[in-house]
Amino acid sequence: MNAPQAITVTLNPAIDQLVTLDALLPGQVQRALGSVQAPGGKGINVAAALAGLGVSTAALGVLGRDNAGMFEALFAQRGIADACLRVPGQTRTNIKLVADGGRQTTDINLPGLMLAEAHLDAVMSTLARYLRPGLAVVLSGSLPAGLPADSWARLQAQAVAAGADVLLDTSEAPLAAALATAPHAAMPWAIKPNREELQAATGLRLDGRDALLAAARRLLDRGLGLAVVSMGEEGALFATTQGAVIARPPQWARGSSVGAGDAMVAGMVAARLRGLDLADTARLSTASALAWLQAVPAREVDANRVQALAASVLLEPCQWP
Ligand SMILES: O=P(O)(O)OC[C@H]1O[C@](O)(CO)[C@@H](O)[C@@H]1O
Repeated sequence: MNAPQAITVTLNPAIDQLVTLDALLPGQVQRALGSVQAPGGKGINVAAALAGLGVSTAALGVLGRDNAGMFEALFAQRGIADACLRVPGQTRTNIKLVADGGRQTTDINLPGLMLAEAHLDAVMSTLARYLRPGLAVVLSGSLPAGLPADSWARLQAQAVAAGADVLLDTSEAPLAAALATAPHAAMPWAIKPNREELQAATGLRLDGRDALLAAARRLLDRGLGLAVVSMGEEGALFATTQGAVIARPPQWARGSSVGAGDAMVAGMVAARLRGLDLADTARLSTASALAWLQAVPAREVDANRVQALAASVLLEPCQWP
């Protein structure tokens, strides 16, 4: 493969076990209607969606050697360059309980492999081989046990210093560390938290739309290029220093929602690589998430389908408070 346009980094990948139930009844013995497994973890899903959008992509991360086959099959099938390290043991299996005809998904995400700083160093060395100005670098997901909370912040600093465009999609302390400590020049290009994640990372109460816009504006003033805040069925806020819009799909698809946010991240990256403006970025990203949902359980997006859906995405302009 020639130099990829994007690289995704997944420090805590997962095999997703989707268990379908009629209804979720906590505390009761239940029989599942069915169960399927798929390779996942945030950056892995982003790589799968980017491949569908026609973006050449490498997947970097840390896989347990004992069950790496499912990931290797995905990479081979989708033409994703495999840059993942292999370590002894098994990649975690996350349980997704899909109930009520797909209207409700309960995620039980396990801690993952126990890693050490040496693993982070190895990831940084591999990333260094790919880094170049304009490369899209997606840093995505939780941190496995054993890695410090500033792991994403360190990778972000490394990639930004090389002139890459960093999209950071994480939560809690790792998000706070990457945003709070980054000087203007080391801020990521983009983030995609949900309202609660942004609230936790900034320490601000983000009850209404104005509060959300003000929080996004503060980050943009500190050097962030694009703030996307997902708001579930209300859509997503897309904000740059040029303006802000709320994007909503014309209708939602039924079925498991697992990975739809990752497909939205892939849309943000594809839009960046195509040089799209705010409105078209919001359309493409929302359409990518919707295409992923419509393709469940295939875990893919089809570029033609995304293009068709993008035209039907509803945009509502927002005024800065
Ligand atoms: O890294 P986290 O936050 O535990 O999330 C991992 C989960 O998120 C997903 O990537 C969906 O966004 C799943 O494939 C995976 O199980």
